[in-house]
Amino acid sequence: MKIIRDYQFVAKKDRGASAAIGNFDGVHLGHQSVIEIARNADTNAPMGIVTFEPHPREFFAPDAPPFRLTGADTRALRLEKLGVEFVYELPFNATLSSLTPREFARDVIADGLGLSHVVVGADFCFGKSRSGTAADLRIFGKEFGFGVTVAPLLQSGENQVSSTSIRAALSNGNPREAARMLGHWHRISGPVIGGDQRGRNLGYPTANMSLDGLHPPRFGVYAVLVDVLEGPHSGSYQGASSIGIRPMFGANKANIETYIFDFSGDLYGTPLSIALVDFLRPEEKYDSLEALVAQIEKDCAECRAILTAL
Ligand SMILES: Cc1cc2nc3c(=O)[nH]c(=O)nc-3n(C[C@H](O)[C@H](O)[C@H](O)COP(=O)(O)O)c2cc1C
Ligand SMILES: Nc1ncnc2c1ncn2[C@@H]1O[C@H](COP(=O)(O)OP(=O)(O)O)[C@@H](O)[C@H]1O
Repeated sequence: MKIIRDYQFVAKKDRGASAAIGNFDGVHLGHQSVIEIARNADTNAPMGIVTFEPHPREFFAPDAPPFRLTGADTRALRLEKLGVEFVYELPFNATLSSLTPREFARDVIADGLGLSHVVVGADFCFGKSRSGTAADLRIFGKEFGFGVTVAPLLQSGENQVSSTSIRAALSNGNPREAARMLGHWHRISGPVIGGDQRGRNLGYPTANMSLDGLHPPRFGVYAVLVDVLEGPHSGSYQGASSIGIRPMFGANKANIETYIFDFSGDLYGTPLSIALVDFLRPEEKYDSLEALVAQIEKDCAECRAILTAL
């Protein structure tokens, strides 16, 4: 898979894809169906996606609370697994955001990327002030010579599959419901960072990771699957994660801390991917460290039972 971060001066061999356009936050089942349609729309063309970085909402409201399900790297990994050949990750900036819908169709889709076909969801809006609709895109496709498919929005039971409903499921401590809409476990990925070096003394060393820029799931303890993505300990493990501010130890910046079962070794700086499977309980402030450790022991037994039953 090739990631291309501009729409100007794109090499001929990297043009001409059949591509789905969108933010693809989470790469959920709706996104996957749109990508599948792009794959089948022009089988002579390589398959691609057009997306934006930062997310347009991050560009317009940089100080709003973080909401993303996936950062750009995790999104790219997911897209690669789906067999996407070209990711056009366009910088979302003042220039791109001020293109009119017609300019976007002409300068980005047709002249810039030379796309043979584009696929968008029925609620797609594009161009300055989100003034272009999927129907407009069809008209521009005829004018500038690219095919357009408008894909219906995928339902999950009563609800439409959307990044918003997945965020709500995670805020409610319901990672299984999120996973049903995602088509995969919700994962938090990133390098292991240093903490207060307290975990090892409690008998439960934890690999700590930042939640910066990401939608925070409900704070509390989760049964998790752990992938160590690089280095001598690469592989898949099970564990228990605590997400939140650690009220036992004062007011801290929220993060995710994971005790990995049947593991010992140095993970500092190593990229991990943590899949949230089940929410066990909220974070608590216990009367003593002994009480916290006793609870962590119970949590781990519960997590092992849940994960063994998967
Ligand atoms: C399974 C599990 C449950 C935890 N539950 C709580 C909790 O209820 N309250 C809390 O303040 N911290 C909780 N923690 C977080 C510990 O406080 C944290 O791992 C410890 O402070 C070590 O921090 P360090 O990695 O910065 O050294 C939990 C950790 C684990 C692994
Ligand atoms: N079973 C384990 N689960 C998680 N981390 C482990 C484990 N065994 C060893 N480690 C290592 O120990 C570190 C965590 O120890 P800890 O005392 O909690 O320090 P910190 O406060 O820096 O997180 C991890 O970052 C990792 O390198």
